[in-house]
Formats: sequence, structure tokens, C-alpha cells
Amino acid sequence: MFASIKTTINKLLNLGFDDEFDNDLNQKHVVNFSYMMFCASSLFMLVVFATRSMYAVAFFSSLGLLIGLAGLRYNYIGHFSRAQWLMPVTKIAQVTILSVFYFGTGSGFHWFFLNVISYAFVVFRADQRAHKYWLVCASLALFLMCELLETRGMLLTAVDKSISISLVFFLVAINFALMISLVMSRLKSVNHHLRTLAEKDELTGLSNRRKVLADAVNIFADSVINSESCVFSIVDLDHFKKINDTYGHEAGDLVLTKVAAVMADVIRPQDEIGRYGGEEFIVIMRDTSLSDAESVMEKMRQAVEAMLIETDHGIVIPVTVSIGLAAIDSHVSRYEEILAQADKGLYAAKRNGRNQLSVQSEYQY
Ligand SMILES: Nc1nc2c(ncn2[C@@H]2O[C@H](COP(=O)(O)OP(=O)(O)OP(=O)(O)O)[C@@H](O)[C@H]2O)c(=O)[nH]1
Repeated sequence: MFASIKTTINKLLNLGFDDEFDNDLNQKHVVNFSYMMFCASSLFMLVVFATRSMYAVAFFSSLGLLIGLAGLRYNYIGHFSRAQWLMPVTKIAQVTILSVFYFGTGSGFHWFFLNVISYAFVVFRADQRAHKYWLVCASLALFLMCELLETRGMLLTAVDKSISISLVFFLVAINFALMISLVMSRLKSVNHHLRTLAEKDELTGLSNRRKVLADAVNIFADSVINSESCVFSIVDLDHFKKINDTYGHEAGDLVLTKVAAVMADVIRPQDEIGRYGGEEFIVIMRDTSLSDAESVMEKMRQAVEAMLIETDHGIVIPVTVSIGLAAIDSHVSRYEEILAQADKGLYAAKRNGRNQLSVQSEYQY
């Protein structure tokens, strides 16, 4: 039940979005959110005031409800700027009329202008600054007018007045809190998305060079602090240039993607893998002895060799990898030294005929 309400609210918040990460994401969310709040509060007021036979307010509330639905529809069909404006203009008219002529300025109803001001700050982009200031200035001017003007409106008792003011403050505060939490949660998910983009290799989906080298620094530091062994390994596809030249660049990309997926499948959950560049990959194995790392990487070599990668024309492309491995040593002070050692191993594996592992255990100091 709770989950389905949450799904419906999320669907309404995402109304009219083609791309979940477009530039106007936060603005569109807040617009949809404001219309949802507008519909909910208008419906609430419609029921309350209709049952109390206060038909003028009930009429304004039903208009608010219709306009709220129209705004959601505008956003849904892509008329974002109309949706941006319809609600604040309606709200300004509604609050002014009800505050000045109906409830009276002493009711505190004009504090609802704060909602319009917070809306204006969040919903307009930097290039729509003028719109934002217009809306803020108009709302502030009307707010001040209501503060200074003493209109009687309905005759409210002191108790009615204090209940009304508390209710208005409560609704304004709730609106603020929800709007802030909405913007924060959107920012969080956009940050997460940007971080993923910055750390992922687009073609293979593995960590990119920057991320895997950052992992290397951290794992190396942890291993030194905890006096644990760690192993770095460089994997390079054999004769990859020939694959590109023979089957085309697209087939080369397909090979890289499929090999990356198989390699990611073979490593253990605690291992890190990333694309170092071109057809080279790095695997980092924390808290692992050289012999254990060797058996993981041998499994990887065999898994790649056993792959059947087919082109669109049904041709099977044979693929193998050469692998160099090196472990941390008590004299090693920088992770780059292990990487250089693994690279030596890789060249030895290539030199010895490819499709094999070479472990470089002896550092030369
Ligand atoms: N399709 C494709 N090719 C790439 C990509 N990145 C690098 N390459 C190609 O990978 C090839 C690497 O060739 P080389 O460095 O000569 O290595 P190799 O042919 O694998 O030879 P050995 O490593 O000695 O076995 C180059 O032709 C690059 O153009 C990529 O993202 N996609």
C-alpha cells in the first residue's frame, strides 16, 4: 500500500520528463510537486468550506483544483514554461482576493505568499532571473500591502483568527520542508549519476582509468597499513589491432565489451577491475597472496580463451589475453612500482608467445 502510494507520487513528480537527467530536472520536479500540493490543498479546502456552507471559498478552491490539474497536464505535454507560471499567478490572485476581501488581512492568510516566493527561487533557472525577481517582488509587495492594510473581511473571533494563523504557518512550513527535501533528494541522485559518469568507462561499463587508479591508491595504502598482501595485474588483449583491421572497429568494440564482461564475472567480489586504456585492463586483488591471485587470473585467461564472440555476419573471432602480475613487497613505497612490475610481467607474457600469465616477483632495487 505504502509502496504503491510512493510509486504514484514518484510518477506524478516525473510527469513530462523524457530524460531523467535533463537540465531542468529540479525545476520540473518542483513544478510538479507544487501542483500536487496545490491540488491537495485546494481539494482539502473545497471539502472543508463546502461542508461549512462557505461557498465563495469553496468556489475558489474548486478553481484552484482545476488549475492544479491543468498545470500538471501542461508539464505532461511539454508546456513547461506555461506550467511554471500558471500556479504562482493563480496563487497570487487567490491569496490576494481571499486575504483582502474574504478572510481579512488579520487572518494571516497572506503568509501563503511565502510559498510563491520559495517557488520562484527554486523553479526559475539562472537565465530566467528576471522572471524570478518579478514574481518575488510582486509577492513581497502584496504581502506588505496585506500587512499594512487592515481589511476586515469575515468577522473572525480571536480563537478563529489564532487557529487560522497557526494553520497557515503550518502549511507554509510543511511546503518549505517538503520542497527542500525534494530538491535535496534530486541533487543527491544527480550527484550519484554524475559520479557514475565520471568513474565509468563508457564502452565496457567497467571503472575507467581514473577510478581504477584511485582504487589502486586506496588499496595500496590499506595493504601497507594492515600489513596485508595485495596483487596488481595488467591484462592486455592479444593482437587486438589485427582484430580491428580484420573485422572492423565495431567488431573490436564488441570484443572489448564481451571480454570485459567475462573478466568482471571471473574476479571475486573483493577485487577491483577497470579499463586502463585501449585494450588494457587492471585487476587489483586486496588481501590476496600471489599464488591465489595467479589462480584467479589463470581462470580469467581460460575463460577469455573459451569465449565464442560472433560478428553480425556469424564469424567467430578468436580472442586471448596476456597477463602480468606483481605483488606488494616490503620495499615498495608507491603503488606505481607494483604496476610497473606487473607491466614487466605483461611484456614477458607477450614475448613468450602471448595467451599466458607471467608473474614478476623479483623487484630490482
Ligand atoms: N575497437 C577499438 N579499438 C581500440 C580501442 N582502443 C584502442 N584500440 C585499438 O587497439 C589496438 C592496440 O594495438 P597494439 O597496441 O598494437 O596492440 P595489439 O595489436 O593488441 O598487439 P599486442 O598487444 O602486442 O598483442 C590499436 O589498433 C588501437 O586502435 C577501442 O576502444 N575500440
